[in-house]
Amino acid sequence: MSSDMGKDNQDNIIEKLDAVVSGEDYIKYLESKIRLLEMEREKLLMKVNYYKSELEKLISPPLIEGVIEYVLGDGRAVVKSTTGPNLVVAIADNIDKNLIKPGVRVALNQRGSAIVEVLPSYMDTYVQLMEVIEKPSVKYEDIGGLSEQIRELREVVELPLKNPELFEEIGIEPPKGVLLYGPPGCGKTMLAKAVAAESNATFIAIVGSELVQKFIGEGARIVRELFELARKKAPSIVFIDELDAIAAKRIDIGTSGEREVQRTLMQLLAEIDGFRPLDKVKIIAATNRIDILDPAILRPGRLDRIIEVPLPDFNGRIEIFRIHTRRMKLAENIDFQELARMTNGFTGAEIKAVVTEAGYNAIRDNRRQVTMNDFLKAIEKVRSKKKLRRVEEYAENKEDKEAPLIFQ
Ligand SMILES: Nc1ncnc2c1ncn2[C@@H]1O[C@H](COP(=O)(O)OP(=O)(O)OP(=O)(O)O)[C@@H](O)[C@H]1O
Repeated sequence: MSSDMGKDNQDNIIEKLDAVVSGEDYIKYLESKIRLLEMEREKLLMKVNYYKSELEKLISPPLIEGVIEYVLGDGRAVVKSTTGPNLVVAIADNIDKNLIKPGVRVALNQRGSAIVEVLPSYMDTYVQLMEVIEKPSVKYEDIGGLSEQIRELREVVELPLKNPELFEEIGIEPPKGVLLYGPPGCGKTMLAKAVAAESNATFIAIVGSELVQKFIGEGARIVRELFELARKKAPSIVFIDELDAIAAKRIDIGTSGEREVQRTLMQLLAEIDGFRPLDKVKIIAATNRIDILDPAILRPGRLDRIIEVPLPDFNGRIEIFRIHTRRMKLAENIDFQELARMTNGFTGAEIKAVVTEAGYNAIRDNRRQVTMNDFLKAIEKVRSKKKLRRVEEYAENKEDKEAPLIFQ
């Protein structure tokens, strides 16, 4: 109602203006008015087209998804449709023929007689789920207190990736995969990244819990795509964090969610079984819960090398303090042994948090050097924040015999 009144007013003003202006000015004025109206018309036409296409989308029946098996020479292709049979189909004119290749995902019209759209590959859809690093920047010397674990990983992952001929000559098969286990924040991911970096391998990571929670019903397919990507990017290391989310033993597989997780695990086992020990793809899996893993995943020929990544011991904590303070301006009175004694039961991630917090303490006091007192305050703060019950339970079982427990 009010907008109509506004329009009436506008028309009145225009009429009055029409009466006032005359001659050449009047012609110019009319021309600009025509241009304005033409622009308005264009806008309305665009709106009509938009609503038409939206309407078409709403009333058109769904398309059929398929994957091109092979391309025929006569402008047609054989497509495996998701509804069942292989179909010989035409390719619509508006499709870029360069995109039509075996393995490409396409949409067929409702009759299943022609390719009408090229769809993005699953890889594109799943990229958000995978972390792919061509060359990770972590080095072995960035990892504190895990020299034995590094030695073992170099032997079973790095060496076969770099010198497979050595293994062929001697006639032994390296493991296809390794399982790292231990409490969170103690360097499992760092180890996997460092091995990838030092082996010149692509690092491809996926988190088990995300795999089953974010892409319900697609787990098995993603696992297949993951290994396809790993083969394409070889040499590569597939890192599966929180393996227990997909590979926990199940007493009964009642619900559909559990069946789905089971299917994902089956696919993972099939992928591991599918490549050879000297193929340039290695798996490193990590878990905090080795106790609940399905033994099937640990069978010979699968993840049969098991490496513990425990809480850092006294010397390990000293090393981790030294690594994370490498680029820090420290006061002379810093006693690393004392810091290590005071952080019994801390994870590597918590020691890193202590170092960062100590740095903040110096900044807050407007100092350029970090003092022992900054570290002591930081230890207290991080200790009071220790919320991870899992870690504390683990620490109780793994008593550190080298250093006295000061804070209990
Ligand atoms: N041994 C270590 N040496 C140096 N830094 C460490 C060490 N362990 C942990 N850190 C620090 O803690 C961070 C987290 O460690 P990381 O992600 O490797 O732990 P994780 O064992 O994989 O944990 P999660 O099980 O939670 O994935 C690292 O980025 C690093 O800064």
